[in-house]
Amino acid sequence: MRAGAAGIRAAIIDLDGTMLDTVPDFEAALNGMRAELGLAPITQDTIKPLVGKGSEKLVRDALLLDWDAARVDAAFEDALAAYQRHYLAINGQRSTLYEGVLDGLAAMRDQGLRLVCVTNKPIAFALPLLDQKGLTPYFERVFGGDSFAKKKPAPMPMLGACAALDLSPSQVVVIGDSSNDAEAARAAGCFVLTVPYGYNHGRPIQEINSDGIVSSLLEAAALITAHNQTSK
Ligand SMILES: O=C(O)COP(=O)(O)O
Ligand SMILES: [Mg+2]
Repeated sequence: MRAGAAGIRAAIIDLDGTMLDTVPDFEAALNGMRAELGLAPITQDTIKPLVGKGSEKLVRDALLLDWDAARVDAAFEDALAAYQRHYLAINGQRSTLYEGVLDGLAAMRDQGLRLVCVTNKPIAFALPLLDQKGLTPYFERVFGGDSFAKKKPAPMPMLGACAALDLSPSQVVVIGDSSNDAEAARAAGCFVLTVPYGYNHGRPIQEINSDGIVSSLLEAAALITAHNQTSK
């Protein structure tokens, strides 16, 4: 990261694929929905590259595997409602924290960074999930995919989070697993770090334009400390 005079004061952290491996929850909810529609189950390998652009797109893509667009459109409202019902029933039960998440969040907090979670997950799914995994106390604010008029990769959620913090985007680093996070961060003027273990629509993380790839949130915390020391 280039040294900037102001230093980094806050981190905006993504949820799915960055803090939690939620694909097993998506599998249960999507297959619950598909069973109601008479469709066969799909695997985690099929689901993984579909995650990242919010519930509506995920449900649509999970139906387009079998049906044409007109049939998906006709069934969409009921399918989305079924998916939401299944997801809320199992939310978090099969999801696991990635290594270094709790230590990384603690290290960021201990160096005085303010933390915000910005996810494309609906806020009604994100809040109980963060709670269940012990993550809520780290975050000053949480914004979901339905908290703003546009989702990532639009810059709006990042700009909204920076405004809520009363910080300039140049004082904020976004940490995420996908092009959605990186494009939103770049367009907003934030720094961006990526983790290589998430989903990124099945594409290599190296394809993303970022300020660095970190193996864990703990490594991200160390990099931010180093950045802020050189910008003093
Ligand atoms: O639910 C999604 O589509 C992805 O959510 P994320 O923004 O936390 O990766
Ligand atoms: Mg993600």
